[in-house]
Amino acid sequence: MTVIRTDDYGRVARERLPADVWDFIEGGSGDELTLAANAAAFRRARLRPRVMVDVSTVDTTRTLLGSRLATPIGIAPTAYHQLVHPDGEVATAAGADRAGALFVVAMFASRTLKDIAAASAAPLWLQLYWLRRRDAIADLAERAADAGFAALVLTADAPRLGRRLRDVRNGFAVDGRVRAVNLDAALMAASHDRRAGASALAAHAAQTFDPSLTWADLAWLRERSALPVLIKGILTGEDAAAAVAHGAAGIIVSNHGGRQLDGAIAALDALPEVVDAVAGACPVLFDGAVRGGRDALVALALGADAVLVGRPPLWALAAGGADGVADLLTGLTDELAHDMALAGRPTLADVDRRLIWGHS
Ligand SMILES: Cc1cc2nc3c(=O)[nH]c(=O)nc-3n(C[C@H](O)[C@H](O)[C@H](O)COP(=O)(O)O)c2cc1C
Ligand SMILES: CCCCC(=O)C(=O)O
Repeated sequence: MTVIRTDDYGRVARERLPADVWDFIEGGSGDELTLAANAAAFRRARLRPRVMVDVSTVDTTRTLLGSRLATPIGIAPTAYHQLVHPDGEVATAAGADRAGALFVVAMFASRTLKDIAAASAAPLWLQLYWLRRRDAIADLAERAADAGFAALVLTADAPRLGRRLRDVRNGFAVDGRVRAVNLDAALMAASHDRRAGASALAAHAAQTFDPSLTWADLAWLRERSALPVLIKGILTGEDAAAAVAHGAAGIIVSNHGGRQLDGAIAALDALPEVVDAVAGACPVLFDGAVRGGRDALVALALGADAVLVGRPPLWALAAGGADGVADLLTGLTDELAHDMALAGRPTLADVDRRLIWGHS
């Protein structure tokens, strides 16, 4: 198949991956209402292009928390990249590096932070779940700083794992050869424990995630790490304001790709109220169903400083390793630049709400 757009990587990946791994990646929770809503929200958006604007050069560069990026499109944290490619996150990092893109590495990465960092000169951030084992969080935050990671991302929408029925039906467990190598094996054992009619990941999360996480705990993390801490999984203006009040360095508007609370609003529908509540106090990033340059343009116009893609890099990694990831990100960035030109917005500073019909 000729790969000319993001979805093509998905078709190739689906052919290559075991069915239960594909379902783990693609699936949402419950009836997958939120998963569908994320995509539907982008299909509804309509643009107000301007004409007679000099678009002979289009600039997609973006500075985020002091790091200069070639593109405002980065990689969202997703666990266990070795499930789809033997080089795992090292290949993902090499691909992001070639595209000059941000890569948010998951706490449950299957390659060491050091090896990942060695593969990329582009900014890397580390995502954290709030574990009952606080020592493991603090230790990981320290190793991230030592490895040159530029920020931490605390995922706030997972006091327990969403009920992902595909994983339950498949009795999904992480292949024992693929390990979350940045955490001790004992802490991760349940993720590999395959049982019919149950998700090993849900069982693992029930054991190890600390559901008592509140804003007071953000102070604990901030005291232990000099790295800026962003909060991922915010969908309301109230929580965005609280995040700013508690010293978050940034916010990621996200419903976890429809994998946590099913029935939660589409991430795109939450974006304007979060942007209004933050009022420029910190960067606002966005993820959920960005599949093309037009989607990125819409989220940027509604106030996101950058967008992240979750499933597409896994597809691209499965389809083509580091080259696949690099091609995906440069392809998305080319599409964004193309649409910026046709919309009469040659720089990201020109991309604002007036671009979106009904929001101007
Ligand atoms: C297979 C998979 C694994 C994920 N693992 C994590 C994770 O470990 N930590 C996290 O914060 N989010 C995780 N997410 C959520 C993503 O960071 C992101 O919010 C979501 O995938 C964005 O939506 P998209 O896939 O539609 O682009 C995961 C998503 C998928 C699909
Ligand atoms: C135990 C969580 C694994 C990552 C994942 O699937 C997600 O966050 O969506």
